[in-house]
Amino acid sequence: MMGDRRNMSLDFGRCKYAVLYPTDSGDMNDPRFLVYGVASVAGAYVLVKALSGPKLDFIPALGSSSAFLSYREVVRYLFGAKELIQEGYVKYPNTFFRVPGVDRWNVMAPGLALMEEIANAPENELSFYESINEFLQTGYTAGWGIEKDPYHASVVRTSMTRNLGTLFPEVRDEIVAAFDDLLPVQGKEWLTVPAFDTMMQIVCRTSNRLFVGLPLCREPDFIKLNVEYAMDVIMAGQFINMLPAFLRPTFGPFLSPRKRILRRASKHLTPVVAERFRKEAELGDKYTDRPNDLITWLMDAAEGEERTIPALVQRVLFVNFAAIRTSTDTFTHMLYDIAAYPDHVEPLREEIQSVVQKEGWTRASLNRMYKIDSFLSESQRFHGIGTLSLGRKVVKKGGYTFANGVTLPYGTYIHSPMWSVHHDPEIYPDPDVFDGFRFSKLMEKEEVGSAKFQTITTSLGYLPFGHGRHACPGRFFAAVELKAMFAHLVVNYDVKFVNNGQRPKNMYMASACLPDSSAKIMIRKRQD
Ligand code: HEM
Repeated sequence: MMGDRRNMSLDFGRCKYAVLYPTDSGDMNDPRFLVYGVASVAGAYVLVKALSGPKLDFIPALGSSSAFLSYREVVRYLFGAKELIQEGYVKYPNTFFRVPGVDRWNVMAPGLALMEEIANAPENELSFYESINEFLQTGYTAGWGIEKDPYHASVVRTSMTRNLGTLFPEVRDEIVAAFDDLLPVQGKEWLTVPAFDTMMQIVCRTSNRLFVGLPLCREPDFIKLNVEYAMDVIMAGQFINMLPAFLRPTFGPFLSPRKRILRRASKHLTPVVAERFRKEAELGDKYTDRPNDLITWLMDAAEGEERTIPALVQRVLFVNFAAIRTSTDTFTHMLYDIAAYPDHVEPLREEIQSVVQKEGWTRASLNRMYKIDSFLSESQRFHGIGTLSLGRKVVKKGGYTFANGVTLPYGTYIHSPMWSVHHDPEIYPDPDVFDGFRFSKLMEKEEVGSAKFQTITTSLGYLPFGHGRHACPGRFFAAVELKAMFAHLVVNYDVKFVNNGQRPKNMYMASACLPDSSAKIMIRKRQD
């Protein structure tokens, strides 16, 4: 459990990204020492890295353009990226600007034209993989095989998405069972539970029903290790990134949770994968009752060294990582939003009940719950799981020249200011008002159920899943899972904040927007 935020615990073991709140004490435990320490290290880093990084003096900088003097903006970026980037978005609506991260300049590309170019640029010119692999230090945190051959992305895009209709009854079954197990509400009693941790368990179980099936998806240690891995990879990546490149091969493996988690995961997964290889060898084409799950889809697509037991175990872990944290953050935001905006509950219940009465719980019926879809889209628009999207690194030798004539040098990191786009009044009227039915109203205007306004449809104005070449391939599954969970929650439970309080504040940490992971929520069986 994450401690009180005022106690300054960074809780790195569980990587909960606690925020720094100075207290009034004057001793060495005073958190201000840590804040100043972080600021000094950050400043030194910017100085060293910016001097050795690509020359970007021609791009306007927020704050000082001097690497050293920009440390104030580094701290602002670390703890208030949203406001900092919004400043740039207003000042430079259609041209590049840069903000200092801890160890590099990040170039922001606002405006539809620039974002469109980024979303569609070839991988060998503006690289998604180089950007994400450096951020996560994938080689150390998930293995070099994943970095070299990210074939799981096409497995998720194709086999997983194709099977969502067939496997929906299983997903739904797991949702019902997980809610029953983790939220043992009785009669009229309110139950108080830690919101984030509980939702993470439910997401992890539901996702793994599709990934590895029963009984493993309910095995407590398997759930626990996947949750831990999902939390630890990003933090380990950040620590490894702080090391100079020459120290990474020595210290990277120690800082990474990979081997420890892989050992634990192997205990559960190795016998399962080994049995499938055995049957495949024994029965060949007659092995027709292969389980329809992620393990099988990966086995079908993997080649060479990737088609071995340890590599497949690692791959299942990595897909879990990609799925769990993103979906849990999103679902926790939705949970807080429904408690914060209870006027949405009745219209949502009416929609769910009318669809389910006619068609039951199927993927097709879920597709007709437009208000549920809209609520998910609005929650992602309003909060999102980050302030930035479309992260890319310029990998074209000689730099990448945009249609506006600006050439960004090799090695430049680019992003689009997602939060600012999602709160731009030119794109979304009254952007600071949460309207869970914003998107379903647009659908009604155009054509009921219009795909244009559904959560799985990415666009330059709607970026939670990215856009273009690398748009999240897991979004079709994520949307099914999150909508099915949310519909189940709304139709069966009442929720409210403890002491009828306010929505817990989001935590902005560098480019991440995290729902408060320490807050509790009260829940009871729906009372009519
Ligand atoms: C609400 C939940 C999710 C969110 C918000 C999300 C968001 C994203 C984003 C922003 C990207 C990068 C897109 C870009 O830069 O253009 C991405 C990529 C990716 N996501 Fe998701 N994701 C979610 C759920 C999932 C799930 C459930 C899976 C797997 C089952 C998944 C698998 C992936 C993979 C494999 C990539 C890399 C794509 C590639 O290699 O081209 N994601 N996701």
